[in-house]
Amino acid sequence: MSAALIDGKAFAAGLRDRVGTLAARFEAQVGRKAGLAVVLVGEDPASQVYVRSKGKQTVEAGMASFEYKLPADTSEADLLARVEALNADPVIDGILVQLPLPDHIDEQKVIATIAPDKDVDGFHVVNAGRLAVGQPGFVPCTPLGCLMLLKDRLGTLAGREAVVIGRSNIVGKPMAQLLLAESCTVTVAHSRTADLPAVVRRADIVVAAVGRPEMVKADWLKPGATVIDVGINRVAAAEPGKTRLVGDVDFTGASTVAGAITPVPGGVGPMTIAVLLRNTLVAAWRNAGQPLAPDAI
Ligand SMILES: Nc1nc2c(c(=O)[nH]1)N[C@@H](CN(C=O)c1ccc(C(=O)N[C@@H](CCC(=O)O)C(=O)O)cc1)CN2
Repeated sequence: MSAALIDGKAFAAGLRDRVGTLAARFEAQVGRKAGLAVVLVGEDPASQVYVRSKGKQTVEAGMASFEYKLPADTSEADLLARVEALNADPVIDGILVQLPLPDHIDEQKVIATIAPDKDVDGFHVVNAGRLAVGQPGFVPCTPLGCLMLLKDRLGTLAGREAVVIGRSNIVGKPMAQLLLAESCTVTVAHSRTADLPAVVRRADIVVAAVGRPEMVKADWLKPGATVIDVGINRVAAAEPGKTRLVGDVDFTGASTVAGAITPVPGGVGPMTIAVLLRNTLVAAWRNAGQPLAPDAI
Protein backbone atom coordinates (compact mmCIF):
# COMPACT_ATOMS: atom_id res chain seq x y z
CA MET A 1 0.00 0.00 0.00
CA SER A 2 1.19 3.51 -0.69
CA ALA A 3 -0.41 6.00 1.68
CA ALA A 4 -2.19 9.15 0.52
CA LEU A 5 -0.42 12.31 1.65
CA ILE A 6 -2.39 14.56 3.99
CA ASP A 7 -1.28 18.01 2.89
CA GLY A 8 -1.40 20.18 6.01
CA LYS A 9 0.33 23.04 4.23
CA ALA A 10 -2.46 23.29 1.63
CA PHE A 11 -5.23 22.85 4.21
CA ALA A 12 -3.67 25.56 6.40
CA ALA A 13 -3.54 27.95 3.42
CA GLY A 14 -7.28 27.41 2.83
CA LEU A 15 -8.04 28.00 6.53
CA ARG A 16 -5.99 31.22 6.50
CA ASP A 17 -8.02 32.40 3.48
CA ARG A 18 -11.29 31.76 5.32
CA VAL A 19 -9.92 33.59 8.38
CA GLY A 20 -8.93 36.49 6.12
CA THR A 21 -12.47 36.82 4.75
CA LEU A 22 -14.01 36.93 8.22
CA ALA A 23 -11.25 39.24 9.52
CA ALA A 24 -12.11 41.77 6.80
CA ARG A 25 -15.78 41.54 7.74
CA PHE A 26 -14.81 42.05 11.41
CA GLU A 27 -12.88 45.22 10.60
CA ALA A 28 -15.71 46.59 8.45
CA GLN A 29 -18.38 45.93 11.12
CA VAL A 30 -16.48 46.63 14.33
CA GLY A 31 -14.24 49.45 13.11
CA ARG A 32 -10.91 47.95 14.18
CA LYS A 33 -8.81 44.92 13.31
CA ALA A 34 -8.90 41.75 15.39
CA GLY A 35 -5.69 41.84 17.49
CA LEU A 36 -3.24 39.14 18.54
CA ALA A 37 -0.46 39.76 21.08
CA VAL A 38 2.50 37.37 21.08
CA VAL A 39 5.03 37.50 23.91
CA LEU A 40 8.48 35.98 23.47
CA VAL A 41 10.94 35.77 26.36
CA GLY A 42 14.55 35.08 25.40
CA GLU A 43 16.25 34.13 22.17
CA ASP A 44 15.49 30.48 21.52
CA PRO A 45 16.11 30.24 17.75
CA ALA A 46 13.13 27.99 16.94
CA SER A 47 10.80 30.18 19.03
CA GLN A 48 12.05 33.29 17.23
CA VAL A 49 11.16 31.68 13.89
CA TYR A 50 7.68 30.65 15.08
CA VAL A 51 6.96 34.09 16.55
CA ARG A 52 8.08 35.80 13.33
CA SER A 53 5.78 33.51 11.31
CA LYS A 54 2.88 34.21 13.65
CA GLY A 55 3.29 37.98 13.24
CA LYS A 56 3.60 37.75 9.46
CA GLN A 57 0.62 35.44 9.02
CA THR A 58 -1.52 37.53 11.41
CA VAL A 59 -0.92 40.64 9.30
CA GLU A 60 -1.45 38.73 6.03
CA ALA A 61 -4.84 37.58 7.34
CA GLY A 62 -5.86 41.22 7.92
CA MET A 63 -5.48 41.24 11.69
CA ALA A 64 -3.28 43.38 13.94
CA SER A 65 -0.12 41.82 15.36
CA PHE A 66 1.44 43.07 18.61
CA GLU A 67 4.82 41.53 19.38
CA TYR A 68 6.59 41.80 22.74
CA LYS A 69 10.17 40.52 22.74
CA LEU A 70 11.51 40.44 26.27
CA PRO A 71 15.07 39.63 27.35
CA ALA A 72 15.88 36.14 28.67
CA ASP A 73 16.44 37.52 32.20
CA THR A 74 12.95 39.10 32.40
CA SER A 75 11.59 38.37 35.87
CA GLU A 76 8.46 36.30 36.33
CA ALA A 77 6.80 39.31 37.99
CA ASP A 78 7.52 41.53 34.97
CA LEU A 79 6.13 38.92 32.58
CA LEU A 80 2.97 38.53 34.67
CA ALA A 81 2.57 42.33 34.69
CA ARG A 82 2.84 42.36 30.88
CA VAL A 83 0.18 39.68 30.59
CA GLU A 84 -2.11 41.59 33.00
CA ALA A 85 -1.71 44.72 30.87
CA LEU A 86 -2.65 42.76 27.73
CA ASN A 87 -5.68 41.26 29.54
CA ALA A 88 -6.91 44.81 30.18
CA ASP A 89 -6.22 46.16 26.68
CA PRO A 90 -9.44 46.32 24.61
CA VAL A 91 -7.67 46.13 21.22
CA ILE A 92 -6.06 42.79 22.14
CA ASP A 93 -8.40 39.87 21.44
CA GLY A 94 -5.91 37.03 21.82
CA ILE A 95 -2.77 36.57 23.92
CA LEU A 96 -0.08 33.95 23.36
CA VAL A 97 3.07 33.52 25.42
CA GLN A 98 5.52 31.51 23.34
CA LEU A 99 6.72 28.30 25.01
CA PRO A 100 9.10 27.13 26.28
CA LEU A 101 9.85 29.88 28.79
CA PRO A 102 13.25 30.26 30.51
CA ASP A 103 13.66 27.93 33.51
CA HIS A 104 13.30 30.67 36.15
CA ILE A 105 9.71 31.39 35.05
CA ASP A 106 6.81 29.16 36.11
CA GLU A 107 4.94 28.37 32.88
CA GLN A 108 1.76 27.32 34.68
CA LYS A 109 1.65 30.61 36.61
CA VAL A 110 1.96 32.57 33.37
CA ILE A 111 -0.74 30.55 31.60
CA ALA A 112 -3.03 30.94 34.63
CA THR A 113 -2.64 34.75 34.41
CA ILE A 114 -3.93 34.98 30.82
CA ALA A 115 -7.65 35.86 30.77
CA PRO A 116 -9.41 32.63 29.67
CA ASP A 117 -11.39 34.49 26.98
CA LYS A 118 -8.15 35.82 25.44
CA ASP A 119 -6.34 32.48 25.82
CA VAL A 120 -6.18 31.64 22.10
CA ASP A 121 -3.64 28.89 22.86
CA GLY A 122 -6.34 27.10 24.90
CA PHE A 123 -3.82 26.23 27.63
CA HIS A 124 -5.60 27.88 30.61
CA VAL A 125 -7.13 25.40 33.04
CA VAL A 126 -10.55 26.99 32.40
CA ASN A 127 -10.30 26.17 28.69
CA ALA A 128 -8.93 22.68 29.43
CA GLY A 129 -11.95 22.17 31.70
CA ARG A 130 -14.37 23.48 29.10
CA LEU A 131 -12.94 21.01 26.57
CA ALA A 132 -13.19 18.15 29.07
CA VAL A 133 -16.88 18.80 29.81
CA GLY A 134 -17.87 19.73 26.24
CA GLN A 135 -18.44 23.47 26.74
CA PRO A 136 -17.35 26.01 24.12
CA GLY A 137 -13.88 27.44 24.76
CA PHE A 138 -10.47 27.68 23.15
CA VAL A 139 -8.86 24.41 22.08
CA PRO A 140 -5.05 24.16 21.72
CA CYS A 141 -4.04 24.90 18.14
CA THR A 142 -2.02 21.79 17.27
CA PRO A 143 -4.61 19.17 18.31
CA LEU A 144 -7.46 21.18 16.79
CA GLY A 145 -5.45 21.33 13.55
CA CYS A 146 -4.97 17.53 13.68
CA LEU A 147 -8.72 17.07 14.16
CA MET A 148 -9.48 19.28 11.16
CA LEU A 149 -7.12 17.20 8.98
CA LEU A 150 -8.68 13.95 10.22
CA LYS A 151 -12.26 15.09 9.57
CA ASP A 152 -11.32 16.40 6.16
CA ARG A 153 -9.78 13.03 5.29
CA LEU A 154 -12.21 10.61 6.94
CA GLY A 155 -15.51 12.46 7.38
CA THR A 156 -17.14 11.10 10.53
CA LEU A 157 -14.76 9.69 13.11
CA ALA A 158 -17.46 8.03 15.22
CA GLY A 159 -16.73 4.45 16.25
CA ARG A 160 -13.10 4.47 15.11
CA GLU A 161 -10.27 3.21 17.30
CA ALA A 162 -7.83 6.06 17.96
CA VAL A 163 -4.47 5.81 19.70
CA VAL A 164 -2.78 9.02 20.84
CA ILE A 165 0.89 8.51 21.69
CA GLY A 166 1.91 11.19 24.19
CA ARG A 167 0.12 12.76 27.14
CA SER A 168 1.26 16.39 27.18
CA ASN A 169 -1.17 19.14 28.21
CA ILE A 170 -0.52 20.88 24.87
CA VAL A 171 -1.16 18.00 22.45
CA GLY A 172 -1.81 14.51 23.84
CA LYS A 173 -4.48 15.21 26.44
CA PRO A 174 -6.54 17.73 24.39
CA MET A 175 -6.21 15.49 21.31
CA ALA A 176 -7.70 12.60 23.28
CA GLN A 177 -10.56 14.82 24.48
CA LEU A 178 -11.30 15.99 20.93
CA LEU A 179 -11.36 12.43 19.57
CA LEU A 180 -13.59 11.32 22.44
CA ALA A 181 -15.98 14.17 21.64
CA GLU A 182 -16.12 12.78 18.07
CA SER A 183 -17.16 9.39 19.54
CA CYS A 184 -13.88 7.61 18.82
CA THR A 185 -12.71 4.84 21.15
CA VAL A 186 -9.57 6.50 22.49
CA THR A 187 -6.41 5.08 24.05
CA VAL A 188 -3.70 7.41 25.34
CA ALA A 189 -0.34 5.66 25.19
CA HIS A 190 2.90 6.97 26.68
CA SER A 191 6.45 6.09 27.66
CA ARG A 192 5.30 3.51 30.22
CA THR A 193 2.68 1.80 28.05
CA ALA A 194 3.33 -1.96 27.90
CA ASP A 195 3.79 -3.34 24.36
CA LEU A 196 3.25 -0.03 22.60
CA PRO A 197 3.46 -1.56 19.09
CA ALA A 198 0.56 -3.91 19.90
CA VAL A 199 -1.53 -1.02 21.24
CA VAL A 200 -0.83 1.12 18.15
CA ARG A 201 -1.64 -1.80 15.85
CA ARG A 202 -5.29 -1.66 17.02
CA ALA A 203 -5.73 1.87 15.78
CA ASP A 204 -7.66 3.17 12.77
CA ILE A 205 -6.27 6.58 13.71
CA VAL A 206 -2.77 7.13 15.14
CA VAL A 207 -1.69 10.52 16.49
CA ALA A 208 2.02 10.48 17.35
CA ALA A 209 3.05 13.31 19.69
CA VAL A 210 5.89 11.85 21.68
CA GLY A 211 8.95 13.84 20.56
CA ARG A 212 11.05 10.78 19.64
CA PRO A 213 12.44 10.83 16.07
CA GLU A 214 10.90 8.15 13.81
CA MET A 215 9.82 6.00 16.75
CA VAL A 216 6.62 4.64 15.18
CA LYS A 217 7.55 1.93 12.67
CA ALA A 218 5.67 0.45 9.73
CA ASP A 219 5.01 -2.84 11.51
CA TRP A 220 3.28 -0.99 14.39
CA LEU A 221 0.48 0.09 12.06
CA LYS A 222 -2.79 -1.53 11.08
CA PRO A 223 -2.94 -1.59 7.27
CA GLY A 224 -4.93 1.41 6.02
CA ALA A 225 -4.59 3.40 9.28
CA THR A 226 -4.64 7.19 9.15
CA VAL A 227 -1.44 8.53 10.71
CA ILE A 228 -1.05 12.07 12.06
CA ASP A 229 2.56 12.90 12.94
CA VAL A 230 2.89 15.81 15.37
CA GLY A 231 6.63 15.34 15.93
CA ILE A 232 9.11 17.98 14.78
CA ASN A 233 12.59 16.59 15.50
CA ARG A 234 15.79 18.02 14.09
CA VAL A 235 18.32 15.24 13.37
CA ALA A 236 21.68 15.02 11.63
CA ALA A 237 21.40 14.79 7.84
CA ALA A 238 23.52 12.52 5.63
CA GLU A 239 25.61 15.53 4.58
CA PRO A 240 28.11 16.39 7.34
CA GLY A 241 27.18 19.44 9.41
CA LYS A 242 23.61 19.58 8.04
CA THR A 243 20.34 18.79 9.81
CA ARG A 244 16.88 17.78 8.65
CA LEU A 245 13.43 17.58 10.22
CA VAL A 246 11.74 14.26 10.90
CA GLY A 247 8.55 13.37 12.71
CA ASP A 248 7.79 10.79 15.37
CA VAL A 249 6.84 8.31 12.63
CA ASP A 250 9.21 6.52 10.25
CA PHE A 251 7.55 8.17 7.25
CA THR A 252 9.12 6.04 4.50
CA GLY A 253 8.22 2.74 6.17
CA ALA A 254 4.83 3.87 7.48
CA SER A 255 3.79 5.08 4.02
CA THR A 256 3.89 1.47 2.77
CA VAL A 257 1.26 0.39 5.35
CA ALA A 258 -0.86 3.43 6.27
CA GLY A 259 -3.91 4.55 4.28
CA ALA A 260 -3.00 8.22 4.73
CA ILE A 261 -0.22 10.08 6.54
CA THR A 262 0.95 13.61 7.28
CA PRO A 263 4.50 14.51 6.23
CA VAL A 264 7.06 16.39 8.34
CA PRO A 265 7.54 19.18 7.45
CA GLY A 266 4.33 20.28 5.75
CA GLY A 267 1.79 18.30 7.76
CA VAL A 268 0.61 19.30 11.22
CA GLY A 269 3.14 22.14 11.75
CA PRO A 270 1.52 24.70 9.41
CA MET A 271 -1.89 23.96 10.96
CA THR A 272 -0.69 25.23 14.36
CA ILE A 273 -0.41 28.85 13.24
CA ALA A 274 -3.47 28.73 10.95
CA VAL A 275 -5.61 27.54 13.88
CA LEU A 276 -4.08 30.26 16.08
CA LEU A 277 -5.39 32.85 13.60
CA ARG A 278 -8.77 31.11 13.60
CA ASN A 279 -8.93 31.14 17.42
CA THR A 280 -7.98 34.84 17.48
CA LEU A 281 -10.78 35.68 15.09
CA VAL A 282 -13.27 33.68 17.17
CA ALA A 283 -12.05 35.62 20.25
CA ALA A 284 -12.43 38.95 18.45
CA TRP A 285 -16.03 38.36 17.34
CA ARG A 286 -16.89 37.16 20.85
CA ASN A 287 -15.22 40.19 22.48
CA ALA A 288 -17.21 42.41 20.12
CA GLY A 289 -20.42 40.80 21.41
CA GLN A 290 -21.18 38.99 18.14
CA PRO A 291 -19.98 35.39 18.63
CA LEU A 292 -19.48 33.36 15.45
CA ALA A 293 -21.57 30.24 14.93
CA PRO A 294 -19.55 27.17 16.11
CA ASP A 295 -19.11 25.85 12.56
CA ALA A 296 -18.47 29.28 10.93
CA ILE A 297 -14.79 28.51 10.38
N1 LIG B 1 2.47 29.22 23.14
C1 LIG B 1 2.78 28.20 22.32
N2 LIG B 1 4.04 27.77 22.25
C2 LIG B 1 4.34 26.74 21.42
C3 LIG B 1 3.35 26.15 20.59
C4 LIG B 1 2.04 26.63 20.69
O1 LIG B 1 1.08 26.13 20.03
N3 LIG B 1 1.79 27.66 21.55
N4 LIG B 1 3.70 25.18 19.66
C5 LIG B 1 5.09 24.89 19.39
C6 LIG B 1 5.76 25.69 18.31
N5 LIG B 1 4.93 26.23 17.22
C7 LIG B 1 4.20 27.33 17.47
O2 LIG B 1 4.37 28.04 18.41
C8 LIG B 1 5.05 25.75 15.87
C9 LIG B 1 5.76 24.61 15.58
C10 LIG B 1 5.93 24.22 14.23
C11 LIG B 1 5.39 24.95 13.20
C12 LIG B 1 5.62 24.61 11.76
O3 LIG B 1 5.03 25.19 10.89
N6 LIG B 1 6.52 23.66 11.47
C13 LIG B 1 6.94 23.37 10.11
C14 LIG B 1 8.46 23.19 10.09
C15 LIG B 1 9.16 24.42 10.54
C16 LIG B 1 10.68 24.28 10.52
O4 LIG B 1 11.23 24.19 9.43
O5 LIG B 1 11.28 24.29 11.61
C17 LIG B 1 6.30 22.07 9.63
O6 LIG B 1 6.09 21.18 10.45
O7 LIG B 1 6.04 21.99 8.43
C18 LIG B 1 4.67 26.08 13.50
C19 LIG B 1 4.50 26.47 14.82
C20 LIG B 1 5.93 25.08 20.64
N7 LIG B 1 5.62 26.28 21.33
